[in-house]
Amino acid sequence: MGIIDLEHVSVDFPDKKGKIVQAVHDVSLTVEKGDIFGVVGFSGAGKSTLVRTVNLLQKPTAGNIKVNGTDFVKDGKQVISNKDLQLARRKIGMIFQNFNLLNEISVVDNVSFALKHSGLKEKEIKEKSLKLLDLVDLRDKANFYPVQLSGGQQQRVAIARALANEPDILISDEATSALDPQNTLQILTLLKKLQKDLNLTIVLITHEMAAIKKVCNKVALMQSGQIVEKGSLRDVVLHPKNDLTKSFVGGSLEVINTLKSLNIDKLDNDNEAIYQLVYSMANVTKTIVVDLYREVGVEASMLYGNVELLDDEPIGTLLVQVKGDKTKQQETVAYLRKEKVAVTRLNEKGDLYE
Ligand SMILES: Nc1ncnc2c1ncn2[C@@H]1O[C@H](COP(=O)(O)OP(=O)(O)OP(=O)(O)O)[C@@H](O)[C@H]1O
Repeated sequence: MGIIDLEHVSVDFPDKKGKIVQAVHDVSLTVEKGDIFGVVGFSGAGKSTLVRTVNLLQKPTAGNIKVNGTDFVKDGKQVISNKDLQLARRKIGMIFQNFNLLNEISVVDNVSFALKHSGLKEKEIKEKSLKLLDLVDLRDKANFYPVQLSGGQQQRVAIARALANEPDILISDEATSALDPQNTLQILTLLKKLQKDLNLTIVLITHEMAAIKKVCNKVALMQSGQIVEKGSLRDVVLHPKNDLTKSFVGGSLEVINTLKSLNIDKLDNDNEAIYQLVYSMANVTKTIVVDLYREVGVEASMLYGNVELLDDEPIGTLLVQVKGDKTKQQETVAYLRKEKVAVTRLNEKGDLYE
């Protein structure tokens, strides 16, 4: 049993013409205590709708929802009382893309706001709020107003507020999408640290695989209301099964951008091919290009290379252009797969080769 168990959850919305939109369709998902669980997918995939069912901000049409051992929904019906739900929700913090801070009150008062119903005295609330600001390294900005802070700092205030009631679960809905790369990295690093220090479970929704790779240990990929692939980050990156996942992993965006900027002429597909290779540095020899020449007899030119840490494991991504006829291409792919390299053939624009 996980800290969050979703079984066969669906959410239907009527559209303007009275037709049904299946925003979430038959999703089953278990999040274990201590996970930083990433939910990734393009806009409209159903990520927000799915995650909002965890605290019943969104009521499901069907399925079972259990959080922290308490049944919230069974067979599509709410089975927790509204009063108990209100208490349970305090143990599920949320942060959003647009921070949702109150601009007319100070930073510390924004945090205190979340403690209104905590039963603490005013002085205790103030003390606790300042401690929470310490946690996100913003105590010196306690008396500032939100507009006086950068986007990253405002998100840190929102995190302090989300943690005020000592939640077990923190849901982050595109919390870094409005931030620049430096602030994004700072927020992701902070989330990872808070997970460890406070033994939190985090569910992180994003359309950016790069964010997932930075902090998550597990990931689910959503498309059209369904989960098309899920597993440990390592497995999903090194052994992607679904076509959409294949294009999401690896250096993905950087790989595609590299190919676009190289402006490669249309490939002669019978005699050359481009491959994205993703592999664990621990398992794979660092001389792949030389090995391909020696073992398969093909020339591979390197178009892009990168190494990144996934859950503390170094993972390499290479983009190579290989010359050789159909048979040689098959031998190339077979050789690389034997060597535990995840191979994805791309076209000259960086899309999956059909
Ligand atoms: N309240 C609603 N009423 C009708 N349709 C909705 C409602 N909320 C969401 N939808 C539809 O459900 C689908 C999934 O939306 P959702 O916001 O969950 O996707 P998402 O993956 O989170 O995308 P984004 O990152 O753009 O928010 C979309 O087609 C959306 O238009």
